Amino acid sequence: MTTHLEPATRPHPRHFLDKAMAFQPSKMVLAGLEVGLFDLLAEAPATEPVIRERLGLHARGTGHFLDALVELGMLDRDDDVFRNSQAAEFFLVPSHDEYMGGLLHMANRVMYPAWGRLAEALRTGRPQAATYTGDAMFEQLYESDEKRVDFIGMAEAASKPLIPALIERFDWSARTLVVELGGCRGNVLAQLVQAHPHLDGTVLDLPQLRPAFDEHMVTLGTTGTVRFEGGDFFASIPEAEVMMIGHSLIDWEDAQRRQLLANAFAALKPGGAFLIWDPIIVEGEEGYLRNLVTSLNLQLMTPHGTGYRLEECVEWLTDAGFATVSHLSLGHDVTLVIGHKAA
Ligand SMILES: C[S@@+](CC[C@H](N)C(=O)[O-])C[C@H]1O[C@@H](n2cnc3c(N)ncnc32)[C@H](O)[C@@H]1O
Repeated sequence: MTTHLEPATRPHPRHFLDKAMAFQPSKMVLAGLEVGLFDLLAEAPATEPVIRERLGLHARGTGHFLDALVELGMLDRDDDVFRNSQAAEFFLVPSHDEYMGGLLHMANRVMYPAWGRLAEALRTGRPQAATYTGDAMFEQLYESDEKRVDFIGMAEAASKPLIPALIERFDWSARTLVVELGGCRGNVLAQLVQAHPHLDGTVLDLPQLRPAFDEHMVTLGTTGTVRFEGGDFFASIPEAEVMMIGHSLIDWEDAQRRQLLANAFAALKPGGAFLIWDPIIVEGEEGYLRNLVTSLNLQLMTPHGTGYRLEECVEWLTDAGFATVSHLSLGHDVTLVIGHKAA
C-alpha cells in the first residue's frame, strides 16, 4: 500500500533507521571499552597504526572504527592523531569520578547478549541473562566475589547521583531512627548520616554483605555511625521512624512488593514515613521511555523484576495502610514516593 503524504510530513527513513539500528553505534562504544581503546588514549593520544599495534587489532576495520567513534563524539582527531573526547575522558576512563565503565562493561558482557533474546523473553516471560539461572538471584550473585563486586559497583553507580537530593529533599530534622532496606554496603545511608548526624541509621541487607559493609564503613570513615543487620526483609524488619528502600522494589513482582510493604508498615512507628525511590514509570515525564526500557532490561536480567507505574505504587502503599502518599522527582529519571503512616 502506498500512502501519499506531503514531503514535509513524510516519515524520514534515516530517522527511522537511527532508532531501528541503534545497536550498531552502541556496540561500537562498548567494543572500544572492551578492547581498552579509551584507557590507551587516556595515557596518550595515538595514531591508528599505534592503536592497532598496542591493542592487537586488525588493519581491516580499525581505521573506519576510529573515524566512526569520532563522529559519535567519543574521540577527537587532529590530522592522524586520535585522542579521547571530553565525554570519553569523563565517562569511559576509570580514574575519572564520573566513570561509567562498571555499568558499561556489564552492559557489554551481560545485557547485550540478553537483549539479543528479547523476543524470547516476550514470548516466555523468562529472564535471558546468563548471570543468574535460578530464582534466588542475590544468593547466586553473592557466591562469586567477582559478581558481587560488579553488582555493588553497578548499584552504587545508579544511586550515587541521587544522594544529594535524598539528603536535601526530605525533612530529616524531626526523625531519628532510620532503616534502609536492601541498603547494600551502606553507601547511601552512611552519607545521609554524615549530612544529618542526629540520625541513627541501620542497613538491613542479606548477611553475605556484612564483610563488604564493614570494609566500606572503614573507607568512608563511618564505622560505628551506621549499623548493619543481616536478614531478610520479607521475613522481619526492625522498628523505625523512617524506612527507605531504593532501586530495590523493581527487583520483585507485585505480590512480593505488597508483602514487603505490609512488613514495613507494621514495623514503622505511628507518624513514620516510608520512602521508596526507583526509576518509576511516569507518563508524560521526560524519562518515560528510558524507564520503560529499564523495565524491559529488568525482565531480561532478573527472575522477578519489572518497572512499575506511579499509580501502582500509590495503590500498594494505600492498601498497606498508609494514610497519605506524596511523591517528588530526585532527578536522573528517579521518583521518590513517600507513604505517611498516621500518627
Ligand atoms: C539493587 S540493590 C540496591 C542497593 C542500594 N539501595 C543502592 O541503591 O545503592 C538491592 C539490594 O537488596 C538486597 N536484598 C535482596 N534481597 C533481600 C532480602 N530478601 N532481604 C534484604 N535485602 C535484600 C540486595 O542484597 C541488594 O543490596
